[in-house]
Amino acid sequence: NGDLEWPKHSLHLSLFLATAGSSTDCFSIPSSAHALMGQGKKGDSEEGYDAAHWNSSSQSHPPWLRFHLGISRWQLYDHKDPNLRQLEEQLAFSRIVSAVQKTGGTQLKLLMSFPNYGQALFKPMKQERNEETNHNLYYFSDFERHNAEIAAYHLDRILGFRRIPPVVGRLIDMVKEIKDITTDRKLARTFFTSPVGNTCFYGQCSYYCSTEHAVCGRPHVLEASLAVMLPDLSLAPRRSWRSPWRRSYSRSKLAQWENNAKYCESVKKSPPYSQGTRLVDLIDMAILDFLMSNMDRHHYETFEKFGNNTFLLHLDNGRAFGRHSKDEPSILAPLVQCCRIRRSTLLKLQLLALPQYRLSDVMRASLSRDPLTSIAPLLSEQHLTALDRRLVTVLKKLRRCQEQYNDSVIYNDIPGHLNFASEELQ
Ligand SMILES: Nc1ncnc2c1ncn2[C@@H]1O[C@H](COP(=O)(O)OP(=O)(O)OP(=O)(O)O)[C@@H](O)[C@H]1O
Ligand SMILES: [Mn+2]
Repeated sequence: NGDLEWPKHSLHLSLFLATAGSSTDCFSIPSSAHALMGQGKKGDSEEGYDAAHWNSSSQSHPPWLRFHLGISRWQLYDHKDPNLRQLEEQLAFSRIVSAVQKTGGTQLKLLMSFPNYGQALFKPMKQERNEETNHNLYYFSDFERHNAEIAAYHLDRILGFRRIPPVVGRLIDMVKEIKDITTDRKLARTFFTSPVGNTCFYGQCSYYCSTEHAVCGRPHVLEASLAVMLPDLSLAPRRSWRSPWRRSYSRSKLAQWENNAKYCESVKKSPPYSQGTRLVDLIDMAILDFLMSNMDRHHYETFEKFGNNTFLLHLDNGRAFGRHSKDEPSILAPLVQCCRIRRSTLLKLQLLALPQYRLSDVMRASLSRDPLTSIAPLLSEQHLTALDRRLVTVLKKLRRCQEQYNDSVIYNDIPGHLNFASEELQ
């Protein structure tokens, strides 16, 4: 892949990766590789890791490093990035040399490392694919689903956002790939054998980390999702933003936006939503979340270096795809209340509503390249059908917006774009 040159553009992350590694333009690999390993690495031995022999030529860079260097102000990876497939393969098949619990967040997660110093965030399977979240369970006590993390990555890419770090599914040998190699004593101590002889563990976390909620293998093989880790926070600090349309996370309270139809007026006037693409980006996120029925978008993150003028990271999608039989219209509140959408998003949605590019078909095809598909489809047909149904709802809401506000609905992010008849929401 000779086309993967060192990004020279100042908007690229490579610039601060470079300055973090050395004082010259090309950063010296070994020192920065160590810096990139971050906190999860402390206390581990070097055993099992490859000798780092990368030099400043991008040819020798491992896929995870190419991914880090390719992150730009507007997206995590390029539309035609040839590295994506290699990155997915590394996540799916590379040997796991370390597995420790990842702190932060409320549910059990592991940080896994590969011989080439790449790292991934592991989330275990907790629910069967065709199981629906219990209707009496509040969104904030729902489980996280490994297949939701995987499907969310595919959906985000199909929608053209590229704001979710690549995720793949993988069968993990809980004994050989976690218990036997972990240096995390607290994690190791939670392993046990279930009454039917399956290997289980529950880890330490603030939610669902108990014998009753243990994660069990069959007998020691476990399905999981592995998401590529973003550059370490010490090299690429991120800012976490509270969503203006955040839910109350309470059984009794409503959030402001739930009973104030004019809520968007005030959001529109307040920075950073009053400028640039922040508001339409938030609406993109609401559309993504409505399609996959994710009610758990309390925060989003951005890379600090890019300031306010940048894309929004859609991390933590484990609570999506919980119910296929029900849609949750309130997730679309940002779109319905603001009546605004990026032209590029609208065009994509319209394309995916056509029979020949039907969203469910594109998703099914895309998900079929994930290794776990050989066990069972990552999304049941019912979930795929729900995607098409919800897409129709989004387009209907947009039509209503256009009836009310005409031209002010579309935010033109495609300069020079002509108004073709096909684009109108008739
Ligand atoms: N791919 C990634 N690379 C680096 N950091 C990540 C990645 N995905 C998530 N994180 C970070 O890890 C933290 C926890 O992840 P996540 O939100 O998925 O877990 P959680 O247990 O659901 O958290 P919470 O309970 O706060 O919602 C997040 O704050 C996020 O910043
Ligand atoms: Mn979460």
